[in-house]
Amino acid sequence: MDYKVADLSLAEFGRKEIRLAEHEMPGLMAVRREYADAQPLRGAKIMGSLHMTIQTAVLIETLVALGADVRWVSCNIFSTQDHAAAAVVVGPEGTVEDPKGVPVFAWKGETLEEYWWCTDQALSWPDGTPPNMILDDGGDATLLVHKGAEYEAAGAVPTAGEGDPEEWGIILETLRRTIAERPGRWTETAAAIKGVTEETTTGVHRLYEMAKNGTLKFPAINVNDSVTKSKFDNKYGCRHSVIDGLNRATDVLIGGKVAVVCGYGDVGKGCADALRGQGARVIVTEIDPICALQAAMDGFQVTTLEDVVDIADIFVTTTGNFNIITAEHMGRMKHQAIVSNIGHFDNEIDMAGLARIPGIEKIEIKPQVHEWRFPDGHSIIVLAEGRLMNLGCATGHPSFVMSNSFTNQVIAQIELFTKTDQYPVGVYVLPKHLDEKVARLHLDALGVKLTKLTKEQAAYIGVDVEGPYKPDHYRY
Ligand SMILES: O=C(Nc1ccc2nc(N3CCOCC3)sc2c1)c1ccc(CN2C(=O)C=NC2=O)cc1
Repeated sequence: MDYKVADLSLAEFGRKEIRLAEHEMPGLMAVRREYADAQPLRGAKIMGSLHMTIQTAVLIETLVALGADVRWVSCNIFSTQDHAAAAVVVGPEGTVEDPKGVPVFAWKGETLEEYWWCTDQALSWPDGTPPNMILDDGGDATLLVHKGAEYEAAGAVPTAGEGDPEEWGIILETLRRTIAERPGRWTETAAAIKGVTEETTTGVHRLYEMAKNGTLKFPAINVNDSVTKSKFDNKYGCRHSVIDGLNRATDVLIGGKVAVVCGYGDVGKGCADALRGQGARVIVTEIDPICALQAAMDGFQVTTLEDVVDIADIFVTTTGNFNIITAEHMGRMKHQAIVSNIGHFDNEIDMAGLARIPGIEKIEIKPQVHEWRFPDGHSIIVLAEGRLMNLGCATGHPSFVMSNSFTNQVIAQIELFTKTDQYPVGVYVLPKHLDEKVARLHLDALGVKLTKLTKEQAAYIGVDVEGPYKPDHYRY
């Protein structure tokens, strides 16, 4: 079995954490039981490109339990948990000396060249055959296949890319090398793939763009927009992990402090709820009158950042936009105010503007926690250098949240692999009854007892007794 991970000896530690995570991922464990006999993924050759974490290990081993043959990479050069990667390679039945798990090509701190080498490795089986399914997060695996097939059809790989020059230079070099090694390989791969299931907004956006410009070569299920994925990630995941990140980074007492949450979408709602739960006085900023009204109805003061920047102790940006907290804002903050972002990637806080302030001093307290001292002597504490603080200062979302996301992924893989003829090339969301199924699979673990509709009540609201219970446009 081919693989490349940081250190196989970490497998025992990884296996212990996988065992604990399984208990907190009831949806995945339920689908293993439900489909154990049917083996719906027998014959599926799934290439996965998704953060190689302990929770993803449970996803991978669920796909295997349903009959799939799997190869895996991480979709971020920093996000691999090396003990998770090691445990997946060794597998539940294997040993470090005789691994019997799944080929993984991932380690924390990959270079970009290594990242794209890993993606290429996982997109080809040892016998040279391609995958017939992709499970993607961010769209890099889907991109490599599409661009490879495009350049083979054009008979040439262009010299210039379509995005960041450094990364595109590496992608183009990867394609030049692989096309030279095996001409026609990417055309064959694109033709072999029945479909892709996509985890996140970024990847989904790329898919809709390809569908719109007619370049999409196989059907895709947009997992991101399942209610039981995005609502969980955004509201319940951040409600948990914003506190996790703040506590691991600063140990600040949140109770009694003034916390500003910029944005009151699902992420902001989760963060405001969590911070209020810790006893903070939470102030919300918003641009959208509906979200602002919701915040006010939920009992939060809603005002502008400028009005409160000099009285708040904790700042959390959740907007998905950029330059929300500027260098000027930070210059006006209280001594040792804590500044963090849990919304967009890394530009909600103007870190470049902060670094340009004459006489500013950056002091590392510990990894991902920096004190920035202004010339007048006062300081602020910035978490994760303005990047997502729940990932930089904690471990992202907890297992139960990921169980919802990943159960959607497994069900979407089964849908596309077993009902391919029902999915002509295009981008789909899971039908609502399957979104509801994901929720159902998590209820027992929380001791939930559902009320059943009578036939008359179902008829009264025009639904089936077994659902789906809401129209597609319903906003939960
Ligand atoms: O992105 C993730 N993780 C991550 C971890 C560290 C890290 N360090 C970085 N740098 C930047 C440059 O300077 C050095 C440090 S970027 C970075 C990213 C990530 C996302 C979703 C899930 C999904 N997930 C699970 O699988 C389990 N819980 C989750 O939330 C995982 C990781």
